[in-house]
Amino acid sequence: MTSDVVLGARDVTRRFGDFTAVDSVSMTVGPGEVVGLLGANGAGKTTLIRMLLGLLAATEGVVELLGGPPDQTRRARMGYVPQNLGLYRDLTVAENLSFSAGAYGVPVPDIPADLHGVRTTLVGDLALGAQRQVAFLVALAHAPEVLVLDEPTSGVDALSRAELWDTIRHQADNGVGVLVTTHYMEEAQQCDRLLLMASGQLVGSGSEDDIIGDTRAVAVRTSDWSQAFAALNDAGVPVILAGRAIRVPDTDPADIDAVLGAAGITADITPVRATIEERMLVLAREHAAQS
Ligand SMILES: Nc1ncnc2c1ncn2[C@@H]1O[C@H](COP(=O)(O)OP(=O)(O)OP(=O)(O)O)[C@@H](O)[C@H]1O
Repeated sequence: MTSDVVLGARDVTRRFGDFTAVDSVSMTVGPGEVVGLLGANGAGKTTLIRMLLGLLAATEGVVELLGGPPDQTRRARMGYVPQNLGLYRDLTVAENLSFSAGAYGVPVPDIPADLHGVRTTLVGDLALGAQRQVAFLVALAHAPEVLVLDEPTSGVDALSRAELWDTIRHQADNGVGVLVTTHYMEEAQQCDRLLLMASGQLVGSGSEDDIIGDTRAVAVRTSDWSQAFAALNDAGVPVILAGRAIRVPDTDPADIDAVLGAAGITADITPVRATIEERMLVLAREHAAQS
């Protein structure tokens, strides 16, 4: 891997017994780049991240952090916000910050104005959004060159999410390479590049358009939306209800027309481009059919 890579995997596999959680994945993150790692629950994202950070050994393949194996010295140059945040819940906000700064031998970061009021509150007593803010402060205190964020905004309100994304973008603008997993598709759109995992494999990469490829969906518009949903569901069609909008990924519009016609439902049936979520559903379905 070249010096343009701050984080990378080459043909990396991880097995747990007979189960392959990550299957021959190759990927890179460059300096100043925000790479989004997407995939359904259990796709292998966290397992890949743990190998990239040297927290879990790869069964096969090579991982590289900042130009070499992810040893302790290199790990000290990166920031990591794990899914469970990795904070000491029985220490206060101020204690968490000074403990972590002490461990890295850097000055304790300033507490932002909106956290001042809780600086002596135990982290375990904070709202999740504030806990995530503290986890970001801890991860950034030693000016890391690589930032790895595992669902950093999960359970956080829209405003706090936007603020955390401001922080991510600011870091990337300063040359930090960022790998971020997310379940929010509007966040995926803020990444410079996306990687899509399904069943341990890397099944797509590039822009949102590259990921979706030529996957299509059918949009169904009808005033009888609840009956239409029930009829399609009863017919075993993998239908999605988003608000009152009905969509069916990767299907033949004629089949939908036939099901709704037989149920006596009048509907406007339009072929449309699939979304990333729909592409992920299609992949999950294909995998379930294979196994
Ligand atoms: N230590 C382990 N022992 C056995 N199986 C494991 C272990 N860690 C992970 N797995 C399995 O590997 C698969 C991938 O898990 P992983 O946590 O990497 O997925 P993920 O994409 O991060 O999912 P999520 O979005 O839910 O966090 C899952 O089926 C999980 O049960």
